[in-house]
Amino acid sequence: MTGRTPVLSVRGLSVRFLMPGGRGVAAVTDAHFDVAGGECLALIGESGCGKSVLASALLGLLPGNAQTAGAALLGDLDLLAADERTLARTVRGRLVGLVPQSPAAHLTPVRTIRSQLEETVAELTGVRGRTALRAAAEKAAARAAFPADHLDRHPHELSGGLAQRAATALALVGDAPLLLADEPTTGLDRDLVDRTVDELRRHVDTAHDVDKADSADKADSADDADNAENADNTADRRDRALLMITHDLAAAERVADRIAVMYAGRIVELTRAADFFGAPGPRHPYSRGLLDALPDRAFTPIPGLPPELGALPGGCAFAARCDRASDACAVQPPLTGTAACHHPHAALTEAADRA
Ligand SMILES: Nc1ncnc2c1ncn2[C@@H]1O[C@H](COP(=O)(O)OP(=O)(O)OP(=O)(O)O)[C@@H](O)[C@H]1O
Repeated sequence: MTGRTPVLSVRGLSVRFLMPGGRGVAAVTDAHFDVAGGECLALIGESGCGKSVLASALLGLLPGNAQTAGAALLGDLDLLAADERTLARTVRGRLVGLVPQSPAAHLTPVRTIRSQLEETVAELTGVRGRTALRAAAEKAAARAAFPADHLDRHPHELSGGLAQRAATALALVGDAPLLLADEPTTGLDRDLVDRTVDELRRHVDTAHDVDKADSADKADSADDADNAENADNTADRRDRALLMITHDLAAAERVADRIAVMYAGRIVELTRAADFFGAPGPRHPYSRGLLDALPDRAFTPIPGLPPELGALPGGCAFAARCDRASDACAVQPPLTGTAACHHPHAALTEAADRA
C-alpha cells in the first residue's frame, strides 16, 4: 500500500447471475480490496474468472439478471447502490474513467476521433468555444500519445494500437480519480503494451501535481456551483488510482504496485507486486501456477480447467487442480495474510506483513 487514503474501497462485493430455471452463476464472490491514491492494482486471472464482471459492477453496467451484494465506495458514494442517473451524470467518465477491452467497438464508427474527443471534453470539462475545444482535444490526444495528424480519421482508419490510444485519450479526459482499465493491451504488440500501460501509470503518478494547480484554480472560482458539487463528490480530487484488469502478467509486473489474483470469482491472493514477481513469490498455488506457465519461466501449464461458475464445488475451487490439496480444502479458506489457501507456499514473514 502507498499509505494514502483509498480512492476505491471494495467490501464484500458479490455478483450472481440468475439464469432460467432458477440456476445461479456466482461470477464474483466476496471481493475485498482497496486501491489507494497514487496506486496501481492489477487484477489478474484466467479468462472467465469474473474480472470483467467486477469492472461492470463498479460502473453500474451489469445486465438485468445480475444481483449484487456488498459495497464499492468511491469517496462517500457506494457505486453498487448508486442509481442510473448518478452513474450516468457523475460516475462514468467523471469519477471513473474506463479504458475499454475493445476500443474499436467503444469508439463511434461514423465520427472522427477529433469530434469524439471534442464532444467528450465539452461534456466532462465544461470547456466551451471552438478554438478552446480544439486545443483541449489536441491536448487530450497528446496525453495518450495519439498522433495529431490522425485526429481527423475515423475509427476504421486506425490500427488496433491507435484505436487503443484514442480510447485511452477519451478515458483520461475527465481526470477521474479512478481509472478502470479492462484488458487495455489486448491485441497490442509488446512495444505498444509497454507504452499503453506506461501512459496509464503516468496518469496516476502525475495527477497529484497537475491537480494541485487545478485545485488552486477551483478555489479561485469558489462561487462556481459546479466546481463545488464536483469537490463534494470525491474524498480527495488530487489522488488518482488505477485498477487494471489484465491477463498480461508482464504488463502487470511493469506498472502495478499490488497484484490481486482472481480464481473462479474469488480473490485468492492480494499482495505487493515486488513480492509476487520477485522473492518470495506468490503464496497461493494457483498464483504460482500462473507464473510457472509463462514462457520465460517454467512454461508449464496448470493441469485441468477452472470450474464452471454455475456449478462451483464446495470448499476451495482450485483444490481439484492443486498438488497441495488435502481434506482441509473441502472448507473454503479465508483470505488471511496475503492468500486464501490452507496450504500456502512459504513467505518471508515481513513480506506478508507489509502487503
Ligand atoms: N450476463 C451473464 N449471464 C450469466 N453469466 C454471465 C453473464 N456475464 C458473465 N457471466 C459469467 O461470468 C463469468 C465471468 O466473466 P468475465 O467476463 O468477468 O470473465 P473475465 O475474467 O473478465 O474473462 P475475460 O478475460 O475472458 O474477459 C463468465 O464466465 C460467465 O460464466
